[in-house]
Amino acid sequence: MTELLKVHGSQNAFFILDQTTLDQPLTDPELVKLTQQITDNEHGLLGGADGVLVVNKPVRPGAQAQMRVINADGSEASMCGNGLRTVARYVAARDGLDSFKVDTMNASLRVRRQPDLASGIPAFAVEISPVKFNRQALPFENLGRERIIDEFVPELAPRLRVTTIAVPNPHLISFVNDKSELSDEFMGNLGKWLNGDNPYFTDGVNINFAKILGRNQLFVRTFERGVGFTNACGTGMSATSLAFALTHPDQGDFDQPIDVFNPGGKVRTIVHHQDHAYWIELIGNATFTYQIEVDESALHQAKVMADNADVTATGEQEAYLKFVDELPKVEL
Ligand SMILES: N[C@@H](CCC[C@H](N)C(=O)O)C(=O)O
Repeated sequence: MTELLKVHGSQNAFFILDQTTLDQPLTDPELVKLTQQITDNEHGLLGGADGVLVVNKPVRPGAQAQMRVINADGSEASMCGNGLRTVARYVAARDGLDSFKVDTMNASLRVRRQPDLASGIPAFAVEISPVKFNRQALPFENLGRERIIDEFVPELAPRLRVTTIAVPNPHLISFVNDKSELSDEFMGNLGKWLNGDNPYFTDGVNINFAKILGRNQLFVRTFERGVGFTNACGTGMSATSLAFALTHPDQGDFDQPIDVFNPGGKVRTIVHHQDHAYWIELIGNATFTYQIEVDESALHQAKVMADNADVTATGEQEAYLKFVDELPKVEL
């Protein structure tokens, strides 16, 4: 038998699969099939998820583990901020460490344990980097620009000022005032178009719309590439915090905590500019909701279901929901 975990950061839910515990690691096509099977919201395991976080042996000197991020549709993302917090907690417990580095697609990133957010809510801080603004890093094309910082881009949408940042997964950010711009219809139409056949973001892009709530306070909603609407996107909230500090210096500070509310709860970000480079610290919950025992062959066959898995609830979700319930109510 082998173990999967169902986890979340701000209710952005994933399954963690530690390939180092398997007799035979899954091949990439097997990982894609397993992810599509277990994350499906209707027919998947435990209500599905936004992706699978694959833990492997480290690939760079000085790192403790590698994290790969497979989106629900089977595409691979270069980073996942909410997911990295949960992988950090998993590796911290597995290896008895509080502070270490995790390899991601483009960089080894620092992670460290934080004081619990509240009773029963473990928390981790993770580094979000490298940060790039250039067209090739996103990538985008056919927009006649090399970077987009707080600009009207009529090809994408009327009336919206947008910023694009790769952290290193690609994010499009807009600060909106009107509630209708945060709606399923408005954001969903843009998100589906820019993540389908379109002439601008040919690899897709994560769409983050934010409302400024006050000094160092944001609400962020995200339509994710490879997923759709999500309760929260860690890299999205981090990129949005950087865009906030860059484009609204009267309200968003560097080197100060920014509270970022999201449909799944709240995180804290700190935006840094050091040695001519930007990086963001993302701090929030790392919650384990279920332990799932399953035969390794079911993973290889992409057939992990309630009737062939032994599922145990951890009880942590109750503490998390209480924390959310006690958060200040956000007026949109
Ligand atoms: N939700 C994640 C980001 C996941 C990756 C995204 N879907 C992509 O393809 O870039 C996060 O918490 O950062």
